[in-house]
Amino acid sequence: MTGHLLEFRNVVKRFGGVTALDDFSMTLDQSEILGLIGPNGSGKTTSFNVLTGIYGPTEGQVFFEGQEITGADPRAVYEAGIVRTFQRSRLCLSLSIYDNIMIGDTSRLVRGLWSNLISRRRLEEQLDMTRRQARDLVATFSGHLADRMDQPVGALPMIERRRIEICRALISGPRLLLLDEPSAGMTHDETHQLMDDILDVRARGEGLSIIIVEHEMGVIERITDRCIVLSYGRKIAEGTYAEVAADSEVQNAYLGAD
Ligand SMILES: Nc1ncnc2c1ncn2[C@@H]1O[C@H](COP(=O)(O)OP(=O)(O)OP(=O)(O)O)[C@@H](O)[C@H]1O
Repeated sequence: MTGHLLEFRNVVKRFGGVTALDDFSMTLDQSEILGLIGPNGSGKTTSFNVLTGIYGPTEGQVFFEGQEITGADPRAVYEAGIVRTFQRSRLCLSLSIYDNIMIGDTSRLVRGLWSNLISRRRLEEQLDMTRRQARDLVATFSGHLADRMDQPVGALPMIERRRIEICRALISGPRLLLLDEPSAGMTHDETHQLMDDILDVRARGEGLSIIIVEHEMGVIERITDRCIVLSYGRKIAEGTYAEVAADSEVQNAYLGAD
């Protein structure tokens, strides 16, 4: 048993001869924003992939809300309340804002063909409700976007696309949001707006916890409560951003290299 929202216990992940995560242990509590930082190839994305069931760990255990989820498949992890965004945008550019967000809420909508045919009215009611929820969610980020729910996302600037990706992750009402390099490809001003958005998401999220992987240290410094630094799959430091930034091993492995 674990009293934390999330716990990695001695997790190892090997890909052939490469040890991407090396005896990695960490915890996360409700409402925390945790920064996961480290050089390229240090295991940050692998930790997300192990957590979300893309890969089973080679050794070790993962617990979420006191239940062991080691090796659970991605759908079970999503249904447990863990959602993510990706380093590269996974939006369908030709689809509308609304359709892209709906893809994030399949748990309520995907039922059997027969069930949908027989209770068509119920399906339509669910679609209406989800449409309202999607619009309300988008409106909390941008009223202007909420008025364009039927427009394709391909024409939107990067900051708006990132907002839609975050809305797609949030539409299912998760407990834990994993953000993988959300500032990638954005301008300085857009990055600042995004940080405000993420802090707003936590403020509104009724206990929502966030883990953010990010190379932009201004983002990490501003929005995280705590940071973990990885190097070659090993945790080399943990603490507030100020604490880890002052750590000589972190400076040698990562920050000093910039
Ligand atoms: N599917 C895979 N097959 C083989 N090796 C992999 C696989 N996924 C990750 N790795 C290796 O595991 C190590 C950790 O990679 P990972 O992507 O987790 O690092 P990262 O810290 O997220 O890097 P970046 O900051 O560049 O995104 C790297 O050496 C990488 O090449």
